[in-house]
Amino acid sequence: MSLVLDNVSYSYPGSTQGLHEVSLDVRTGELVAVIGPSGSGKSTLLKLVSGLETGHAGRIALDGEDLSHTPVHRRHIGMVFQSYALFPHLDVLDNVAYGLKLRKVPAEARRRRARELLELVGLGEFAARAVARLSGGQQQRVALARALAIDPRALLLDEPLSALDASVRGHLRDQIRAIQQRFNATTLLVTHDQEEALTMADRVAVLKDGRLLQIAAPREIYERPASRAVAEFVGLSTLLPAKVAAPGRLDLGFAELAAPTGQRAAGAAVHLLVRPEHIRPDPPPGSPNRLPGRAGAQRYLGALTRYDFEVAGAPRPFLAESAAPAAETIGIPPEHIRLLDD
Ligand SMILES: Nc1ncnc2c1ncn2[C@@H]1O[C@H](COP(=O)(O)OP(=O)(O)OP(=O)(O)O)[C@@H](O)[C@H]1O
Repeated sequence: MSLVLDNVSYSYPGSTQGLHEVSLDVRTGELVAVIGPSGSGKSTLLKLVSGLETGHAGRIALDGEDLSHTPVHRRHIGMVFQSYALFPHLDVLDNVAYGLKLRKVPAEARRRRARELLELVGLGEFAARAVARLSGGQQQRVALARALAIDPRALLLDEPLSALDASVRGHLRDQIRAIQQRFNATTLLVTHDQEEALTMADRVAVLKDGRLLQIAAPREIYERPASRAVAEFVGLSTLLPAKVAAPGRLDLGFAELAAPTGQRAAGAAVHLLVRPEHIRPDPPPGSPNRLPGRAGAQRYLGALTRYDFEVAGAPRPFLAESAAPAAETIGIPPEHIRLLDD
């Protein structure tokens, strides 16, 4: 089942906020994570696909079928929300079987199916338990089992892990991904957690102000962001304004660096992007792009120390990460410099 959004726009009544001309596709069995700042339109996107919000322009289609006039319950889409939204008066098994009951599946068949799914999410022995007596992580696994029980045409996950402790989150992230792949479920995941998006998704879609800025594989988004907005939103970096001085040379005002300038003409205005893990502390003499300065604020992270490295004249410090902070110089390998056109 593929999910296609073609030029989808939506404004909330009496407002200009919403979504603007968003086109994206989720291929069969693919997990696309949707990230973006608060208010960028992530939830709006899911609400339109689920049918909880209606009246969009453009086309939303599941396997070629336009969903515009299909009510929520006929879309046959599985949903998992941040708040578990389980039925407190039903036990675990009946929660999972709920959607099947609505679809008039006979009692024995729906219990069998619900048991199968509970086994799959590792909660087989909890079938008769009241949902209130489960942990947050267990409740979220029940919610996932319930969403999958109906054999959904697509799966929508709205911040499914954000109410959970960090210790549970990492494990459940792997579990949800494994189950999603096993079901070959076509999935949209909304999250504000970049790490969750980068680790779980086949592709990541970045939204801002209701517009889609980029959709690409996690590595592509991180290593080759299409714009400054994407670079600023995904991962940590140093971004500095610069001008192309000559082919292969970049003028930062306070220093000149060797950089892959490509076809850009001398004088072209760009931003330099470098990720903290690529900055070398105290590189050997003769290595390219050495900058003298001093380490400022430091944050000890266990295996690494993240620190600001201050270079005279630079509008802001370089953010670097290494086993120990640089004492006197940093090196910026030209192959790790990315240029973003202004
Ligand atoms: N019911 C509503 N009526 C009017 N405007 C709304 C409504 N719901 C959301 N908006 C506006 O639409 C825009 C997109 O909101 P949306 O909830 O989709 O953002 P989001 O990316 O999910 O944000 P968050 O990460 O904070 O949940 C925001 O500017 C928001 O203020």
